Amino acid sequence: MTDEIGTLGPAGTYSHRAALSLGDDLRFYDGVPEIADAVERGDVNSGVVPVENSIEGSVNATLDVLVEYDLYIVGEVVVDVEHALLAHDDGFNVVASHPQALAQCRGYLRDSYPDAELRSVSSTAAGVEEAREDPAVAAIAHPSLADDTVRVIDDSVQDADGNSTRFVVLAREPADGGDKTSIVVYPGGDRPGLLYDILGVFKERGVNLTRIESRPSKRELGDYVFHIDFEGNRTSGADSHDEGGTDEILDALDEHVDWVEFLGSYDRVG
Ligand SMILES: O=C(O)C(=O)C[C@]1(C(=O)O)C=C[C@@H](O)C=C1
Repeated sequence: MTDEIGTLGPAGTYSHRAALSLGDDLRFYDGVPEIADAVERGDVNSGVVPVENSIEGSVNATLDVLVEYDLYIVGEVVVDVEHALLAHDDGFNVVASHPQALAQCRGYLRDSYPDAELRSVSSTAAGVEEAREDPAVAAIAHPSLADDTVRVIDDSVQDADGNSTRFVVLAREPADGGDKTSIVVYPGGDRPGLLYDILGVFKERGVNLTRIESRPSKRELGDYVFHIDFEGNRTSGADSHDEGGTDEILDALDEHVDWVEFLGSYDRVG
């Protein structure tokens, strides 16, 4: 069985940096669905994908993969994101990067390069590859990608300090447990008090939610799934759960919604 870890390439992406906290036997892919496919097929043992950024919020491709694939979250990694503007020199008129990175630097780009064309590419490191080949292109990426061809034109170009991205580790089987649990619930329609009922399940048990995020269900406008992260785990139950742990929470939620999907209980790694 392979021990390889799939992540977003080419070398030098923030996903690469996140994956290195798990191991160095890595295989690179062009996007989040491609990584999920590789984990599902067994081409790699696990996959490291971005899920949330402190400036720009959710990585929707990952939220969708969590619903659409039969995979589990077995760990999470948080990486500091410090972007630089890299180019041959200042004679560029295009800035290429991953759309999340462009969005994290939106204010900087508008103020400093209002006329530059913003080009979305598959990753920050893919943007640097374009910049190396074409002096008309600059990239937003980690400064360590500077070399003899592209240099750092400006550093720390993200719009807020403390920029960081949370990544999750995907695998075919769930982990044994961990401090945190992720689930997805699909209410299957709208009614007064629906969200109140869902949140009440956690409040009644004194369980702390760390995140709740809605995504379109893709069935019709205004129909959503909710991604929920909370403290506690499935196997041991959390100390704060008087009523017997996560399984009991899932059962209680089931009474209010169409379906609940367990995505995994896991710890932070690295
Ligand atoms: O393009 C990269 O370097 C990535 O690893 C992707 C990604 C993302 O999708 O959020 C990861 C971290 C940063 O937030 C910017 C981009």
